[in-house]
Amino acid sequence: MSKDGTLNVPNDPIIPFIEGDGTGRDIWKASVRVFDAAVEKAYGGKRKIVWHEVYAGEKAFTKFNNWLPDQTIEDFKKYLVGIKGPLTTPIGGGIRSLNVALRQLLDLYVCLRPVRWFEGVPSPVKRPQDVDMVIFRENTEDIYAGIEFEAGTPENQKFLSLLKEQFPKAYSKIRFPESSGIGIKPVSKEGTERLVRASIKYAVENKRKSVNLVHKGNIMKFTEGAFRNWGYALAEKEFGDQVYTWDQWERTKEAKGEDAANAEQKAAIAAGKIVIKDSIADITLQQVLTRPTEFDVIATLNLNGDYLSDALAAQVGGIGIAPGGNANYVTGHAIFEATHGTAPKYADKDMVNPSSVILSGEMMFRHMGWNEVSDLIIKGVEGAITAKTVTYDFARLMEGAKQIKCSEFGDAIIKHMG
Ligand SMILES: NC(=O)C1=CN([C@@H]2O[C@H](COP(=O)(O)OP(=O)(O)OC[C@H]3O[C@@H](n4cnc5c(N)ncnc54)[C@H](OP(=O)(O)O)[C@@H]3O)[C@@H](O)[C@H]2O)C=CC1
Ligand SMILES: O=C(O)CCC(=O)C(=O)O
Ligand SMILES: [Mg+2]
Repeated sequence: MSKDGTLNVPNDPIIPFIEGDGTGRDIWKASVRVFDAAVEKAYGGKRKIVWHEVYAGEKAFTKFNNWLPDQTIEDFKKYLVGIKGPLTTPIGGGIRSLNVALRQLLDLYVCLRPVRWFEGVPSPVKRPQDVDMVIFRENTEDIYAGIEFEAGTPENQKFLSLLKEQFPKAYSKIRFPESSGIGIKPVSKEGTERLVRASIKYAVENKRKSVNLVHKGNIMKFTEGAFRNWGYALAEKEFGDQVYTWDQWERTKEAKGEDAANAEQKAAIAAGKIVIKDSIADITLQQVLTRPTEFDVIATLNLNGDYLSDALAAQVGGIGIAPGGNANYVTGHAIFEATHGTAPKYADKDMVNPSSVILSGEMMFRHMGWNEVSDLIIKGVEGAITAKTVTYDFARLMEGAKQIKCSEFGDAIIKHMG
């Protein structure tokens, strides 16, 4: 990466990829053909991706008896930018999420999930075109840090004894201490600041209207509430002349009354400033549905972001068309991946929608500065949807659509690149 934060990309970059478990196998086959076709069409052979398979999940376990070989991490570190399919996480016991492990090992602190509607995609809401949000989900902290003590284990008992001795008041709040599993939720100032900084920078660069800090700070005051407070403070400290915060509005209201605060905000918006606001997570889940135009960029903690990204995807056609990327904006490391999981019931049926991985690839090419490739991918996806040749998830909700296979949807995208 160069000093100004842009990537130096050769004409034949090596890109590590993980095919993924379950439906990942079918999806990857369709996706890689779309990527190669778009690169060929954009650059006529002058540029080419050298795909380099790295292993994680079931394939890695079968091959190397190791769910996440060190070599995989080394290769993602070495080649900087990669892409992956979904990986299975057994619920309870066994291995903790490989997806989360990859993000933490590479310190990919932003999980970026844009949510936009493509013309013609079936949606359960009346105006899916109003949904144009970009989620910045903190990716390394919160309960995903994985500090948990299983009920009944010696570790759990040791932890509870410590709590009982050192923090008796806190301990007394645990309703059934003898049988409680315990989880710890770390949220730091640094972790919050780097995430919020990335979200505001994105909003400034892409001329967005607002950044909404979504939290549950009314209940979790020193984690989610602190996220809100640190977020506002960072916005004012580092982006003072480019933003107007609801914290500022509150201060003006206190000092000069509500009309003055409203006038100040109106003037700031008219001057092109980005409004930094906040909302509590539960009502946010209702309002993204009922008032989508009021939401633009969203910066939130790990678990809220996980819930929000699947919920929001539903409004624009579902999890089959929900891309994402995990990135560290300082080191330049990034791994792009779909929002969905391995959908095991559809594995190896050549049936599911490959759009989430394909659009994650679209984000990857843009991250690399290969915008011509990204534009062709978007054109192809739009064309395939407009022609109503779609996979089962869209076909079951679209009138007059022809249901095609996962691989055939890849072909349709390539055909519609023109
Ligand atoms: N980043 C990652 O790798 C992630 C991994 N996971 C893991 O995946 C596994 C399965 O998780 P699960 O909770 O079932 O969630 P999934 O996202 O795998 O699947 C849930 C449902 O979403 C729909 N869906 C998923 N992918 C597609 C697609 N490509 N095209 C169309 N529809 C799709 C299907 O709906 P329908 O039945 O209506 O057709 C499916 O039954 C778990 O082990 C989980 O931990 C989960 C999320 C992310
Ligand atoms: O790792 C997993 O199994 C789940 C991850 C997930 O749901 C997500 O990142 O959205
Ligand atoms: Mg999720």
